[in-house]
Amino acid sequence: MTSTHYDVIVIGTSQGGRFLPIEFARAGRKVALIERDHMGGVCVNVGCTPTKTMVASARLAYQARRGAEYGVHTGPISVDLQAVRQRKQGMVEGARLNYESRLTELQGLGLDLLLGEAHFLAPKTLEVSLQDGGTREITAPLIVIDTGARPEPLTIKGAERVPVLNSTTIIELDTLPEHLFILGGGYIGLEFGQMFRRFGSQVTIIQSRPRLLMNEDEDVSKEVAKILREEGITVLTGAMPQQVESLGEGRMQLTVHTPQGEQQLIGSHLLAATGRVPNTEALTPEAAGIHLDQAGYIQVNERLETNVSGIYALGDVKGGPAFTHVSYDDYRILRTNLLEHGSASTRDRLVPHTIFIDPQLGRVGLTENEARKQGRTIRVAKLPMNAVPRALETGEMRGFMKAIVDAETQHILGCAILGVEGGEIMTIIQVAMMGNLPYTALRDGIFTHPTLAEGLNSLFMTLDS
Ligand SMILES: Cc1cc2nc3c(=O)[nH]c(=O)nc-3n(C[C@H](O)[C@H](O)[C@H](O)COP(=O)(O)OP(=O)(O)OC[C@H]3O[C@@H](n4cnc5c(N)ncnc54)[C@H](O)[C@@H]3O)c2cc1C
Ligand SMILES: NC(=O)c1ccc[n+]([C@@H]2O[C@H](COP(=O)([O-])OP(=O)(O)OC[C@H]3O[C@@H](n4cnc5c(N)ncnc54)[C@H](O)[C@@H]3O)[C@@H](O)[C@H]2O)c1
Repeated sequence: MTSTHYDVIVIGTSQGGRFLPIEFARAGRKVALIERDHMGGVCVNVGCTPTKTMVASARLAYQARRGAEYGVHTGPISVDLQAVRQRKQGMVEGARLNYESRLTELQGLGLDLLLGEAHFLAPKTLEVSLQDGGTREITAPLIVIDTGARPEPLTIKGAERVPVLNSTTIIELDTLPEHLFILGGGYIGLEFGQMFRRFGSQVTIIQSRPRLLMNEDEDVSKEVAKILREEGITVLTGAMPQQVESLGEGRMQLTVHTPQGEQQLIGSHLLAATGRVPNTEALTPEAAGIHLDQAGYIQVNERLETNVSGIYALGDVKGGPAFTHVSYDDYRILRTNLLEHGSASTRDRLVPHTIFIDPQLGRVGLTENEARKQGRTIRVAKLPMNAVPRALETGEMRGFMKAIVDAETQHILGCAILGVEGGEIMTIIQVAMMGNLPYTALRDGIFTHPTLAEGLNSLFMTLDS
């Protein structure tokens, strides 16, 4: 087979795959971009965009049910899941089309879009199995891998004999589950758990580890569990699902080992939310001699270089924190180094995250546990949200703000904001951390009354006593 030669090949059309090819093409390079599924990758099609759109519907259902608390009376609240799904689909298609039209403009200007699956044949050679049949062989001295990850398949006994949902398929449901089992108490389990509870399902979250969100501090996990339980979700922790069995007529029985003994639960739907696995099997990186870790993630250094010269990886496929903003920052690093002759790296970057439960959990920097493990001398500021006037006035008092401060330098080391708009408040603290401000700058800053930000005065004033 004859090969077509390019200057650059990018595999996957997510954050890196979305912007890098465009910039290379604009810089006059001949670029091939390969995608085997929907344009835009996970975030736009089956991740952030659809889930946050659906979380908004769920929040509205929750708020509507609380109307009487505010003196506003509505009729009975019901959720039309088909309409929720249509709204979600509109959002996804809008985002996807926007990107596709930008790419179309560049085709013919040095960018070839190949719809199909890429497999390495040799270090600088790929074969693409095209969606409309046939294969193409292509080569380039520079190859960027942005192939992401996918839901980890469920392996418990009986899983192959019942319908198992994952984060991609659950967003296509047209009818509401009567009783949804969720295996996994991480990001996906919690966001979907609260969402479906608010839509009207009975929900049971089964988390194998001793608490939800194991990477967060104990007080944060505990408060999150309390909030979910208040909404009527059953949260089982330290609970290992053993086997699932169909009972017919859309019902299934799940056997779970819990600290209190074995439990048999009856439900209608099962969502596996136990983590994700990298998309490296079909890619056959071993044919290029690219090193993977034991879990199959591509190993890179802080400049996102693999062990094979000229081959880079970014986003989820390289392991580490799996967020869109990380993938986007990876793209910035590659753009700087490959197009602007800079020397950007992942070293010391501050990576925040927000879990879009309600109230949100916004987190950045060190947790209290991490700071203590590092042997730092710290002070911990903590304030319940019901001490923030804005939260009281809007009737959204659940959760707390917590910040970890270096006792010697007064610099903020990290924070967890579990409260209304927790992601936005966390970002204010993140900016203070980026500017190396001491905590006193937020304690004494003039913030508009009554905003949530004003709560930061009170949060850091707790360190005065
Ligand atoms: C339900 C859900 C909700 C999420 N919510 C958030 C959120 O709120 N905030 C946040 O920051 N992150 C969120 N994430 C995580 C975020 O979506 C990912 O971190 C992000 O999409 C990773 O981007 P990426 O660059 O690794 O590539 P991906 O988005 O994973 O895209 C990889 C692309 O490569 C293609 N591909 C794979 N293999 C091949 C091959 N061999 N040949 C050709 N093409 C290939 C795939 O089809 C895919 O389009 C969420 C994820 C999920 C699942
Ligand atoms: N808001 C966001 O930024 C957001 C939202 C959704 C997903 N994501 C990304 O997607 C990734 C994957 O999310 P996830 O929730 O699938 O993974 P996760 O790693 O966050 O959580 C998985 C959970 O499942 C538990 N678990 C593992 N095996 C189990 C089993 N057999 N039974 C019961 N529990 C089990 C683990 O202890 C863990 O708590 C996240 O790490 C995150 O990076 C981000």
